[in-house]
Amino acid sequence: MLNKYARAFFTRVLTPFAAFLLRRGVSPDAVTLIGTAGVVAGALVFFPRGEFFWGTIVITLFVFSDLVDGNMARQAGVSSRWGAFLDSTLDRVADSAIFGGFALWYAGSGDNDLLCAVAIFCLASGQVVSYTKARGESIGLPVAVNGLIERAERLVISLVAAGLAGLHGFGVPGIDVLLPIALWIVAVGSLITLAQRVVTVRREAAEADAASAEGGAA
Ligand SMILES: CCCCCCCC/C=C\CCCCCCCC(=O)OC[C@H](COP(=O)(O)O[C@@H]1[C@H](O)[C@H](OP(=O)(O)O)[C@@H](O)[C@H](O)[C@H]1O)OC(=O)CCCCCCC/C=C\CCCCCCCC
Ligand SMILES: Nc1ccn([C@@H]2O[C@H](COP(=O)(O)O)[C@@H](O)[C@H]2O)c(=O)n1
Ligand SMILES: [Mg+2]
Ligand SMILES: [Mg+2]
Repeated sequence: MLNKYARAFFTRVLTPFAAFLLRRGVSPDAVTLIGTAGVVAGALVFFPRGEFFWGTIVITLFVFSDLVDGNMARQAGVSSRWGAFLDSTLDRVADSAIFGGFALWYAGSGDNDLLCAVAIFCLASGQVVSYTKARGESIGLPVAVNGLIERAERLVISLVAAGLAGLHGFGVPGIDVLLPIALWIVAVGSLITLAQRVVTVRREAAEADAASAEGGAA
């Protein structure tokens, strides 16, 4: 949903910044790499210590690089298969660090085995959701479904909740409950999304195989 409705808005807002970086000689690949490094550092330095406010601030500063890199590549006319591969691969790295950071907190000082397991489930299910699309497309299927929650939703739900939960450390009472709620929402939403994508790939694969069989028989 965000990918459909919010992307156009952010493209308009970020285009001048992307143009500025291009004029300064920065490449899209550099933005992809630095953005991922910033997200990973923000997640793994702050989240395992329960510093959710500052972790979210750092991650938010870098996560929008994922919208800037493609914007730069398109403006410069240098969109490439390598760039697409790098972008998607490093998205998986960034997501692992974010949900891994939550899991490390709950495994350590956060001391909650169930929420640690939920965070690990969010990490794994998000990766599998992305894989279904990548694998389906690699075997020639359209995979014409995005599903209930895509990556942008997974990130917005968990980061907004983490940022607000971090205000607990500044004395706002009760607000830390938002992070567990968000993790449960992302976990259940990812499971539903996974089911939607698997069902679609199964249908598309059956249709494609039937069409090939018909073509072979003729
Ligand atoms: C006092 C309060 C303190 C609280 C501080 C909170 C600060 C703000 C908190 C959070 C902001 C989070 C912003 C997160 C933005 C994420 C943007 C992003 O990375 O989008 C990624 C995506 C890029 O597309 P790609 O083509 O590169 O990605 C592909 C896709 O993801 C596929 O995914 P999947 O298959 O897994 O579903 C992959 O398969 C594929 O490989 C991959 O390449 O961009 C978009 O999707 C475009 C939409 C972006 C929408 C951004 C919306 C941001 C909205 C609000 C942010 C501000 C909220 C502030 C709230 C403050 C609350 C107090
Ligand atoms: N280093 C990069 C990053 C991205 N691309 C191209 O942009 C597409 C992704 O666009 P986003 O708006 O989602 O970032 C990607 O598929 C590539 O075509 C690139 O070339 N180099
Ligand atoms: Mg990108
Ligand atoms: Mg990306």
